[in-house]
Amino acid sequence: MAEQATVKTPRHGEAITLRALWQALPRSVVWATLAACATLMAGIGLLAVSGWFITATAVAGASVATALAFDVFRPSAGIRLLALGRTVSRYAERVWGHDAILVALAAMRERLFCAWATPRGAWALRLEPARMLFRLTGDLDALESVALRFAVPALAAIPACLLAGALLGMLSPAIGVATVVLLALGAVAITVRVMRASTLTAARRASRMERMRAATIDFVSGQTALLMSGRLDAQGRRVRALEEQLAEQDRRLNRVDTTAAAATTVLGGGLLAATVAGAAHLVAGGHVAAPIGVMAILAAVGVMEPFAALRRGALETGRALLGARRLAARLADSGEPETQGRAASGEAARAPVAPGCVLSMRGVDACYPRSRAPAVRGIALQVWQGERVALIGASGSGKSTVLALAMGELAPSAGEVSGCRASLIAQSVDLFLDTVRNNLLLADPHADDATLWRVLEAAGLADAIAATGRGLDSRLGEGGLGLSGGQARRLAIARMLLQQHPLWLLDEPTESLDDETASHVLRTLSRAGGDRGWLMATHLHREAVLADRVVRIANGVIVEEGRRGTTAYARMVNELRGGSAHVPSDRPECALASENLPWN
Ligand SMILES: Nc1ncnc2c1ncn2[C@@H]1O[C@H](COP(=O)(O)OP(=O)(O)OP(=O)(O)O)[C@@H](O)[C@H]1O
Repeated sequence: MAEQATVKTPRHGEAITLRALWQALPRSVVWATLAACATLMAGIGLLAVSGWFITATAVAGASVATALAFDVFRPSAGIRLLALGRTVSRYAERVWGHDAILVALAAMRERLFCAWATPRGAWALRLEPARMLFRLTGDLDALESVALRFAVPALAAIPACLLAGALLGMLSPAIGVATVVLLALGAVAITVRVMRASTLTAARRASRMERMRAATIDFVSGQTALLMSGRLDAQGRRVRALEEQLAEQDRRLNRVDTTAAAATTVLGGGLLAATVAGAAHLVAGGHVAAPIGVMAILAAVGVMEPFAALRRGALETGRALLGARRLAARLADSGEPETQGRAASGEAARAPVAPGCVLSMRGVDACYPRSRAPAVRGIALQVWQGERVALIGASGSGKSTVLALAMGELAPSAGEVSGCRASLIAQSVDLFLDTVRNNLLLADPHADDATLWRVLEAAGLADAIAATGRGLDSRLGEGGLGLSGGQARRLAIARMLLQQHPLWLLDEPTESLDDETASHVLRTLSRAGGDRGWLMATHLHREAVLADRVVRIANGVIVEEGRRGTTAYARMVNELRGGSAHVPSDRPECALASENLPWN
């Protein structure tokens, strides 16, 4: 069975992701939680002590004797201490909290990237890039809310409620117990309600957002085609419709938040009103002193502080749990650290090959995800050190699939692929929004500038890069914008030259290049190729004549092959575009110099 690109979300996936997040959290999360507790308790204490102090000072000021006896210093020092402590603990909570979550998310990101650096992940990304990238970034970032905006405030709210209960218990123990019970029930009810109401809406919002991104990318990148076919307005309307649906989900989330805010206000107001009434009754009856009554009232005001944070956290938790569920499939996929490292570095474990053999495929079948029919069947192919093999065949016959198998981008559904590490020049060159230097360093992070210039020189790009005036610091636009097709191809060759891999996989390396550029690219490849083995998918005569052996593939099956010097070889090469030239029987370097070739 072929690997499937869509990874099933496991049942109770949230638990898998949250466990992974918990394991990745460093110890500083405990300090962050303690600091959050200290902040809330200092806040309640500050209000309560201030209320008590102001009232007690007023009561003491009623007569000279009590005014003189009243100690103003200790309570005011306590107030300053609480105010200062609250600021310090809030700062510490932020620093420890963010440190903990950044460390944990970095570890989760590493695991996830390793899980994506597999053939299955790569195909999923290729099929639905907008959706998958959104998951990779959005879902992971949403986990921050679970830890910082939900778990930490929820844990910190417990001692804060107990403290408020204790302070209100000074009015009467029954009031203290009732406060704690009321707050606990209120907090649980509001949080559960918000989470339940927001999860579905958050899921819909995320799905609309993904669709809108994909539609916007189509709208922007396909403008010319849409304009030519008169579909530009229709696509614009589609994007607008998705935007309206997104706004509708935002409105629903706002309604959930507003309702929860109202419930929190009613809870806080009810608690305050009951405390004021209770305190007034007890003070009037002479059961408690006025300062204690005011202190309890202000403690009731302070205890509502964590509820606002908890409500916002609960609202985001709906989205975060959805993300956690979706990430679980990838986390379950990420396997052991050793395998992860190998997958990420492209070093898939492969069976050893015979000495001198750089690639071996035996009885290989391969299926693309979401496709039932195999793209190639029973492929048996060896490439030896220094041998150049051209793979020819009609469009869709399976050439790129064989290269993807050789590269390890696609896993065989039957048979065995083994061989050395390979460098690939694909049909579309992957360049990044970065400097030329960083684009090159992807291939060898330790290469110095002199080496980079040497490979640029070998690829015939050094003059063009030097002419920019910024040399290796010249910046490329997104996808290599700013370079012509030929220059981009040469930059990809320079990158390949930095890798010392013994196998080159070349997918139509000069397709869509003009003759002069193609001639230069092929010369470069030929000169730098040395004793590397080549496997080159091609439709072009100018490329195939470089090969020592030509292999023809039709409908996913190898149907013919011929070595240089045989009639089969000459016939196959001459069938190709730009063909009917004399095919020299010597090595390709000589072929390149031949006057018969079209670009000379
Ligand atoms: N991502 C994909 N998902 C499903 N099927 C695919 C995918 N890529 C290729 N195929 C199918 O696999 C078969 C072989 O395609 P492949 O790209 O290997 O052909 P090719 O010989 O390289 O074609 P070309 O010369 O046009 O590049 C085709 O039938 C194609 O439709």
